[in-house]
Amino acid sequence: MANYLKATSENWIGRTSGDQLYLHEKIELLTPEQTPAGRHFSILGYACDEGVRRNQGRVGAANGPNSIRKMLGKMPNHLSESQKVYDFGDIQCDDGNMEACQELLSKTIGSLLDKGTFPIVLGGGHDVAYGHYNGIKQHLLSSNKLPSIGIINFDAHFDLRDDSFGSNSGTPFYQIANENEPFHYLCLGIRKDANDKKLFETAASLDVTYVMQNTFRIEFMNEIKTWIKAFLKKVNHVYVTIDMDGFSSAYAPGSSAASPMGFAPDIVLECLDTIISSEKLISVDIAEMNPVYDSDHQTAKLAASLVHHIIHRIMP
Ligand SMILES: N=CN[C@@H](CCC(=O)O)C(=O)O
Ligand SMILES: [Mn+2]
Ligand SMILES: [Mn+2]
Repeated sequence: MANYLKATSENWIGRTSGDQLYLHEKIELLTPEQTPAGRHFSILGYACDEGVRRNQGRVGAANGPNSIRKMLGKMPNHLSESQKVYDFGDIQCDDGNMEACQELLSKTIGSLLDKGTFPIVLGGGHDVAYGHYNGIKQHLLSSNKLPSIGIINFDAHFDLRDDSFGSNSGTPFYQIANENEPFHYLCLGIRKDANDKKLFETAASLDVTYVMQNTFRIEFMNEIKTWIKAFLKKVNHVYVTIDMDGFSSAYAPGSSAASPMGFAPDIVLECLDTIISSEKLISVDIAEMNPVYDSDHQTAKLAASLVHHIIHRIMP
């Protein structure tokens, strides 16, 4: 069974200004039942690394959400008083039942979106994507909106592994592709040395668009923006998922799979700005944040900076 853990103020500490100069002073802790209607930011943790364990990876990402919260809270707040940010606590997997955790995530995301809020999910293994996508889909179906959802994944990996023998952190997009037609999937930062031939064949058969890591660089920004804009045109809504192992280990050592040849943060920020400008972005998550391998909180700070960037871009 998946557990729900309430948000706690222990994760939100830092300098005190008394004037909401810092995000820990801005954040309000709520349970999903208390979600107020409106375009607020909803932080929700997916404290699960069962998918990573099943995928023979390095466990530890279950503590990813709290490590990001702790760095985010110390960052400055530039939002106005009426722009709210809530922490809705964690969905936790403590008995190996990852599927129950994904199901509860879907349900919670569906209800956060029904209220009009903008979810920011902190993971957790990349199996977060299956639950997250289904929550977005549930919301769009229940509000009779056309569920044409594009997925943009910043990642070294396709995560298109066949789930015939069970699901894990490497199977979420294969599962989504099997259940959704058409399947719109754009991967940014794919590494040839981290995806086998079968994964490239699966990507080709599913008509996946991807940019390889060696070209996912700031010097090719114009071309990359063209690809992103073409992808955005095909869909009504976009779900963005950022796998911390897509970044080079030089920037993000604290992930479930080390990635020395990964991409740099500057290109990701540029892409996020292009996506946000389209006004199609519906929800975001950060996956594979693993504090066990972090150094001086670099990865948690990078993840927190991404969240900081997103919230201040959406509501400048
Ligand atoms: N979510 C991660 N999935 C990767 C893990 C790679 C690794 O463990 O090295 C994958 O299955 O390809
Ligand atoms: Mn991934
Ligand atoms: Mn990855």
